[in-house]
Amino acid sequence: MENYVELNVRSEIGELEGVILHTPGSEVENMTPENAERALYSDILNLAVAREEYKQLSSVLSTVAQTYQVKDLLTTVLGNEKAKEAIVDKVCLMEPQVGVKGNTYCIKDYLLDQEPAVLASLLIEGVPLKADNLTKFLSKERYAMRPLHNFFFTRDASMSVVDEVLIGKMANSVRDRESLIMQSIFDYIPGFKTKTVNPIDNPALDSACTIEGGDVLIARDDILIIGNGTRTSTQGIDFILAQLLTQKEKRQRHILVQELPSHPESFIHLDMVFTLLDVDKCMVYEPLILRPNKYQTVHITIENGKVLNIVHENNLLEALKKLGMDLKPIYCGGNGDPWNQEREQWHSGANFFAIGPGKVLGYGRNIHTMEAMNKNGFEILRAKDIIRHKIELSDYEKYVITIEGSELPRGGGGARCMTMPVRRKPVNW
Ligand SMILES: NC(=[NH2+])NCCC[C@H](N)C(=O)O
Repeated sequence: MENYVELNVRSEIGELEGVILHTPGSEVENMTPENAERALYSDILNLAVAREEYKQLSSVLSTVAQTYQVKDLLTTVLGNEKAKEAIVDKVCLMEPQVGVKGNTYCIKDYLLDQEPAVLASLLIEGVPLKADNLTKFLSKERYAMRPLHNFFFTRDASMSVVDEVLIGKMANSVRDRESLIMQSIFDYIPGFKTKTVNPIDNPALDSACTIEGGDVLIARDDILIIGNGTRTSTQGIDFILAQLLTQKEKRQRHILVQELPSHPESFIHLDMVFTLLDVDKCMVYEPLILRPNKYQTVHITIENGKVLNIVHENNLLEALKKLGMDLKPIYCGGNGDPWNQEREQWHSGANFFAIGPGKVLGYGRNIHTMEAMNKNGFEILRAKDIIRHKIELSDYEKYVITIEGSELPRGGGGARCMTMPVRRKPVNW
């Protein structure tokens, strides 16, 4: 990494300066329909197509900001012998089979023997099982150390909150190694000027504490909006609350909590039903965010290191308005047919990633959502046309850059899920 990057993310929409990505590799294909669910996918993926689609996202992002690839960063980290040993030791603690001395070989020794770049790939793509005893020979498992199928969703295992990085406490152990890798990147690469906060370092941690980045939105530097559902527990949100309290800031700060349904799996994170698009606009899955329903919205106010009060709110938009953020909602799937809303929410239609105020990326396949965006003043621009220089972004003020997504959404997420911003410019509110 040539330059220093001082971590700074104080909004969802400030002009993007730096973002961490992971281009999907063999890990997204190495599963069967039978174990796709365990891998947290809704279907199996075709890697070649997924990579083409992904390239649209990464190419556009690299024209507007500095992009970093997890594998490159991890390779740099592993070049440090101490870091390499510490990481492999931690993997053994998390996944004990890695440290077991088998009859012919031990994965840990094998890992430690590898060059940094090879080891980085193995840590992401997994280590195949070698049948050196009867149990392994008869086992249906193909991997001794499983691939990280979900790592291209770099949003979830770590999150930039102002100038610190909160490490995800994943709800499913299949994603734990992602958190370990992300923490090592921020801890060992001196170019990243930041501090990591990992819930597991707290000895008194409630075992029910889980936090994933898809649930944590920074509306303004004094307002966090956090989803509470299958991935982020109330205990996880209380951990974030406790962190904010220790900062003892004099000004008021707010956490708005939105409860989420547990089914279907497209509701896993808040960013699948609510994302910020501009200083005055947001994307909503209207049935959950605006219509009266049993999913609660709670507002926690903090001041001077204390919880001032905790109250129910009617919905997120009303709560934000009281805090001076008056956002016009644009509906995922459009304003008409609930089936269109459900279909497009399922394919990550609400999951937008902002590269600046009023400048966002999303899947072009969600045509009713795109129509709604267009009616609200967003020009619809195809990523392909930008990459081929058929159009210039600087000619437009408000836009959605559409990426093709037939394979990527089967992994269960969209543009916001696939991006982990590390630096954004301040917003002119
Ligand atoms: N920020 C997001 N919505 N991420 C989506 C992650 C999807 C991934 N298959 C999982 O279940 O973990």
